[in-house]
Amino acid sequence: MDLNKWPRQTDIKDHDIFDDAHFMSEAPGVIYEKKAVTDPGGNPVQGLYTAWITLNNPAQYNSYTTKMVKGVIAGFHRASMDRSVVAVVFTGAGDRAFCTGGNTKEYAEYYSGNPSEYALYMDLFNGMVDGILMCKKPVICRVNGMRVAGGQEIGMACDISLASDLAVFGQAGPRHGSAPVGGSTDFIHWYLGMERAMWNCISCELWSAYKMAHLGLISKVVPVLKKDGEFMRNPQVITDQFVDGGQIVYGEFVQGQAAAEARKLVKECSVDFSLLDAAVNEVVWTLTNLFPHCLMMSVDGVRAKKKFFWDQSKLASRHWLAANMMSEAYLGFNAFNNKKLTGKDQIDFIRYRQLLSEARPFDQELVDAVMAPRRE
Ligand SMILES: CC(C)(COP(=O)(O)OP(=O)(O)OC[C@H]1O[C@@H](n2cnc3c(N)ncnc32)[C@H](O)[C@@H]1OP(=O)(O)O)[C@@H](O)C(=O)NCCC(=O)NCCSC(=O)C1=CCCCC1=O
Repeated sequence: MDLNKWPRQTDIKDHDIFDDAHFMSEAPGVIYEKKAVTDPGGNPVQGLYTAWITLNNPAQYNSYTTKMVKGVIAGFHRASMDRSVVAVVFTGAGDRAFCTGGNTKEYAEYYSGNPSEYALYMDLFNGMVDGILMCKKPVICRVNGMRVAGGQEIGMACDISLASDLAVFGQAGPRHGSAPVGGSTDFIHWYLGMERAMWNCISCELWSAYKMAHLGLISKVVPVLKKDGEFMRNPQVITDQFVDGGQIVYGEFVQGQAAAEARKLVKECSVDFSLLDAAVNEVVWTLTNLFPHCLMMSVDGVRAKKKFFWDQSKLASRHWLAANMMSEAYLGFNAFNNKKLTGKDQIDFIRYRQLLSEARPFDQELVDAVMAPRRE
């Protein structure tokens, strides 16, 4: 094929839409960085990169503010359009959390009681999940800690997850006034099967990284705690036994006195993510040594199953979530956000159900009856 037979433009076009305004090093914000792909010997490969998109809001467990959602959209678009990027690494700052979802302070203080504004926010949120699912590079979720609520949703939108063994996974919405319909209810059954998906979504239990690796939610879990210079598996989780009394105990949390001792031990350790980063590099190196277009066709073929349900439900969910800001989200997020003022981070669920069973309308009297009062 002689491409020079007819006139051709020779400039290289830039397909990125967003400028750097959406990225920043100050928290809360999103950091976008390119890091050289390295071979197994640790040598940088010239001209090939991973794009690191980091949720940087560690004081609030890397919950995403509205501004940060825009940063994630911009980051995934930039990485998608950058020819030199092999894969995206999506992670959080610090060692506590990958992300615990939407920023509950914004939810309580701005969006609750304002459904029209939350509808606009949800358009951005949906754009963030679409941005991950549409990214034309494989997306690795580097789970550096808790992946909870909306954090679990954007994490499951990723293609491969590799986790620190301090990470826990689960939902928070039904406890704090929302429903995990920002992706979780569309994705999670593919990973866990319907029965476990249901319980994980509704119970708000947080499950360990070892349990989730065993159940198939994530590809790999690595130790990050170091004591006296040696890596040690998270002592808060059972990893040295599979069955006890006929029950699978691998990946469950240790209980009672053992849990207290484990917590004490963790405090004596330092955290070192070098094994997690090595695991990320190993996946990136495998991806680098594949045909890029055949790779992306394969990725999109698998993603299509997640997208199928997400695309069916995302618009209806946007409308429901907006309306919900007038009722249960108002209660739940204000309860969580004002926990230091009231001493309680949840509403009185029993009283709320009792009032609903009496067909009481959602008015100030009901709100005051179920929310803990301000402490003197
Ligand atoms: C279970 C928790 C994630 C962790 O609990 P714990 O380990 O006890 O830590 P905390 O003391 O609660 O948290 C430490 C500090 O971080 C702040 N924090 C944590 N999460 C958030 C958040 N999401 N937004 C803002 N700030 C957060 C917390 O207030 C503490 O601050 P402090 O000043 O007191 O030190 C627990 O933290 C928890 O349940 N968090 C809330 C999770 C949540 O409800 N997320 C939002 C869910 S809804 C959502 O994400 C949605 C996404 C799109 C679709 C619709 C939707 O609802």
